[in-house]
Amino acid sequence: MALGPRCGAIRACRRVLERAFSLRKAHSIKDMENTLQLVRNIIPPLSSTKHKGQDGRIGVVGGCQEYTGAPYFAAISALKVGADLSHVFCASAAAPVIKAYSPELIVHPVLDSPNAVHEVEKWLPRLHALVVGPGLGRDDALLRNVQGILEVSKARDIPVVIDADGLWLVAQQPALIHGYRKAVLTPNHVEFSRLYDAVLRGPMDSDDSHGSVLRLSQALGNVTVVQKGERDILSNGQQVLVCSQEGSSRRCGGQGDLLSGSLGVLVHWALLAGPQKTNGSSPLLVAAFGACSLTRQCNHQAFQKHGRSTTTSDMIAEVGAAFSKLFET
Ligand SMILES: NC(=O)C1=CN([C@@H]2O[C@H](COP(=O)(O)OP(=O)(O)OC[C@H]3O[C@@H](n4cnc5c(N)ncnc54)[C@H](O)[C@@H]3O)[C@@H](O)[C@H]2O)[C@@H](O)CC1
Ligand SMILES: Nc1ncnc2c1ncn2[C@@H]1O[C@H](COP(=O)(O)OP(=O)(O)OP(=O)(O)O)[C@@H](O)[C@H]1O
Ligand SMILES: [Mg+2]
Repeated sequence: MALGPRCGAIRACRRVLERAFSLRKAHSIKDMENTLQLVRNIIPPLSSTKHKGQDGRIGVVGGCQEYTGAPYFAAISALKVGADLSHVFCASAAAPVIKAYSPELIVHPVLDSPNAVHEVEKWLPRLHALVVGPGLGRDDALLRNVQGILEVSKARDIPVVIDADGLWLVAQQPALIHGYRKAVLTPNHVEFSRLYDAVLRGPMDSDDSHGSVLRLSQALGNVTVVQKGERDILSNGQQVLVCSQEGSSRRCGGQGDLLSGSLGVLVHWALLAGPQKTNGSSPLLVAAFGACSLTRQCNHQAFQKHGRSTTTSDMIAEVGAAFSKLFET
């Protein structure tokens, strides 16, 4: 008898919570849809009057003896998203392997040469964006060259996406990208903690991921940070966006490389389009949201076909269809 009113109160309480939850979910779906619309605004139209190269010439800096898959995934993803030309600047041992994966990529075996910085710099006037880090490894000599490449890229105002071992370098030397407004960092969970520790000199608050991403971006002088995970959290130190596009539970290696390669192209498109097309939002944040949504949608589609055997190559095969579904509706 005594349980009756209490059960009623519990049920009422549950209804309030469920309503609050579904309102929050509806709100976040609406936010996601609004941001996807901004991504659609930055995509350049296909046109018969354009020449080769106009829709993007992207460079990937990475690839060493151990890792050849990561730079390949990043560079081929840039092409599949819509760049016209995709270059890889890698260590000499990685070059024949990457060339053999794909005739579409232009591969420069220069990263371990004594003139590496100059060899890359001479291509910079012809590139719209660099993706630095996939499969780079942590060899000191290579990292010193990449430091030089970042410095000359900044001097030329080239947008840079920094991922994987490029983030290792930034954690050692945050000053390298501090305050560079054309940089986007794409750390996974472990890379984010490492960067946070190095820059804010203390562990992050794992109960406040929004605050942690916002603080890291601010501490790095408002560079854009994309924390990848179950939900991707993006910030430029002023705004925080969340991407929870449905993916799958399959976590094969290489998905982050697809993201950073796609982002290289989208960053170029977003900066070309400018803030009027992004409704005042930061073009880099909009580009990052686009790359996160696309990667997760590729994962979702590939998983529906291949289930547990899904690999990053299966996801790359979905880029065209995923792009159309999200951005060409
Ligand atoms: N096929 C390839 O050539 C690939 C090469 N890769 C390269 O491998 C190098 C090292 O990259 P890693 O990502 O392994 O970086 P780290 O060497 O910093 O290792 C991170 C470790 O943390 C673990 N981890 C990842 N997410 C986690 C989470 N949410 N919670 C707890 N642990 C987590 C991973 O299993 C990994 O062992 C980079 O150069 C990267 O580009 C990767 O991109 C994967 C594919
Ligand atoms: N738990 C998760 N649920 C759904 N999607 C996830 C989850 N974790 C990561 N992702 C998505 O997978 C993609 C790659 O993120 P991940 O954390 O695997 O990067 P990474 O470790 O750098 O990958 P890589 O193996 O290429 O180095 C991102 O688009 C991210 O949104
Ligand atoms: Mg990675």
